[in-house]
Amino acid sequence: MSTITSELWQQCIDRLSEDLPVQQINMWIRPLQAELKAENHLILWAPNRFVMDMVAQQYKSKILEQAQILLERPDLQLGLQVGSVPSEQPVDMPAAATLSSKSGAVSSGVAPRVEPMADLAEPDTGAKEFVSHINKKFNFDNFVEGKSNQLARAASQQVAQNPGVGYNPLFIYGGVGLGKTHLMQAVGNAILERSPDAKVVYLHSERYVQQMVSSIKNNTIEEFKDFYRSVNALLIDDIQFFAGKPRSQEEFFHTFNALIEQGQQIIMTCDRYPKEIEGLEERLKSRFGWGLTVAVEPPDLETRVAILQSKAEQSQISLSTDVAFFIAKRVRANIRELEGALRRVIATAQFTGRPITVESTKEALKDQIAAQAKLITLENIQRTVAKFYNLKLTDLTGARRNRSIARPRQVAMSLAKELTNHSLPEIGEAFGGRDHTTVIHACKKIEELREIESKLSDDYNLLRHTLNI
Ligand SMILES: Nc1ncnc2c1ncn2[C@@H]1O[C@H](COP(=O)(O)OP(=O)(O)OP(=O)(O)O)[C@@H](O)[C@H]1O
Repeated sequence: MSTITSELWQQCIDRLSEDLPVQQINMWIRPLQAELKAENHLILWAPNRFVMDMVAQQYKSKILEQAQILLERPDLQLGLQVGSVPSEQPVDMPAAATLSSKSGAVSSGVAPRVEPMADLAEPDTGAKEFVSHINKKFNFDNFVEGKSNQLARAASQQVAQNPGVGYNPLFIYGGVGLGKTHLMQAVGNAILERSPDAKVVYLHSERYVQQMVSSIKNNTIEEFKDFYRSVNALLIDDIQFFAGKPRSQEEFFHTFNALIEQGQQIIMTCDRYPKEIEGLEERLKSRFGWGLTVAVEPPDLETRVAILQSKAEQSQISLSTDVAFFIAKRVRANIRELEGALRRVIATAQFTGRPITVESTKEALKDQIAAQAKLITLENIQRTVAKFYNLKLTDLTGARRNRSIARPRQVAMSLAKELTNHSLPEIGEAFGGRDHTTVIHACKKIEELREIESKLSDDYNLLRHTLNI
C-alpha cells in the first residue's frame, strides 16, 4: 500500500460508523483494506473468505454508496477479494483518489477471488430530491442575541431584508453547535415570509455532493444544474465538506457564479474561515470572501443563561435563575449541548414528577458534570496554555513577570475562572500562591484585550475550544 491515502478510507469508515454499530464496524469493516485499481474500480481486500462473504452480503452497497460520494464517482465499481493490497500499486493514481485501511490484520498468499459489485448502487434519487428543506422552526425571534453572535445576527438580518443586494455571499463560520444553521435558516424563513413564491433552498453540502453524484449516475445532471442555478437563495451548510472533492467544487463554482451574476443570494456556513479550508480550490476561497464573512463564537455565561431561559419558555417550563446559571456555568461547549442538558433536566423532572431545582438539576446532569470536571482541571488548563505558548509549566506558576510569560499566565487564569468552578483564592494558589486580586486583575485584563486584540481573542477561543472538548 504505497501511494495510499488512508485518510479517505478512514473517512469512509467514519461515515459508515454513523449508521452501523461499532461492533459491526470493528468486526467487518476495519479489517478490510481498500485499493483503487483504476479511477472507477475499487477493490476491498478481506482477511479471509468468511469476512469477504459477510461484507458482500451485508455491507457492500453501503460501502459503495459512501465511496462513490467520497470519490465523487457515481460510476465507481466495487470488487471484493481475499488477501491484502499488493505492495506495488498497479496503476498510477491521483493521491486523493486512493483508499486504504489504517488498520486491519490481513492474511496474504490466498488466491484472489473477485466479486463484481457494479449492480449494487443505491436506488435512484433523481430530480425529486431537489426540494427546499427550509425548517420553519428556525427564526430570528427565537435566536437569542449575545456578544458572541451579534455581528452574524445583524448581517443575517440585513441579508434577509435585502437578499442578493448587499452581502453576497454571506459566509458564517464558527465551531459546532453555535447557531450557524439556525441563522442561515432564519434568513430563509424571513425571505419566504415576505416573498412566499421565492425559491429558497437550504441543503447540507454533503447532500449537494450526493445529489450531484446520483445525477451523474442517472443522467440528470442537467436538471441538477438547472435547479441550483435557478434559485433565488441558496443556503448551503457546512461547506468544509467540499474539501478534497474537485468535481463538486467545479460544479459549485459555476452555480456560484451564475447566482451571483443574477443577483441571487448565497449563504454558506463552515466550521472555519474560508482561507483555512484545506483541499478547497483557491478560486472558491477567494469568491467566498467576496461578500461578508462573519464569525459566531461560543456564547458567554449571560448569553447561555438567556438561551436556556428562552428555550425553557418555548417548552412552557419555568426555569429559575439559579437553575439556569447552574446549567450555564457547567455546560459551556456549545448551544446544542446546552439544549441537550436542558432537555435532560426537563425529562427528569417530568419522569420523577418533582419540580426543577438546583438539586434535581445537579442529579440529572451528574454524569455530564463529572465528565467535564475530569477534563477541565487547573493543571490541564496550565499544561494546555503552556504548550500553546511554548512555555514550561513552571513559567506559569513561577515569579517571572516579563510580558511573554505574564500574558499567557493571565490567559490561563482567566480560562481557569471561566471553565472551572474553583474559587479565586484557589486559582491564585494554583498559580504559584498568588493573591486572589491578581486573578481578578488577570481576568479583567484579558477581557479588555480580547475586545481590542483579535489575535489574543482568537487564541483565547481556540484554547477554550480545546479545553472544552
Ligand atoms: N443564539 C441562539 N439562540 C437560540 N438557539 C440557538 C442559538 N444558537 C444556537 N441555537 C440552537 O442550538 C442548536 C445548534 O445550532 P445550529 O445547528 O444552528 O449550530 P451550527 O453552528 O450550525 O452547528 P454545526 O456546525 O454542528 O452544524 C440549534 O437547535 C439552534 O436552534
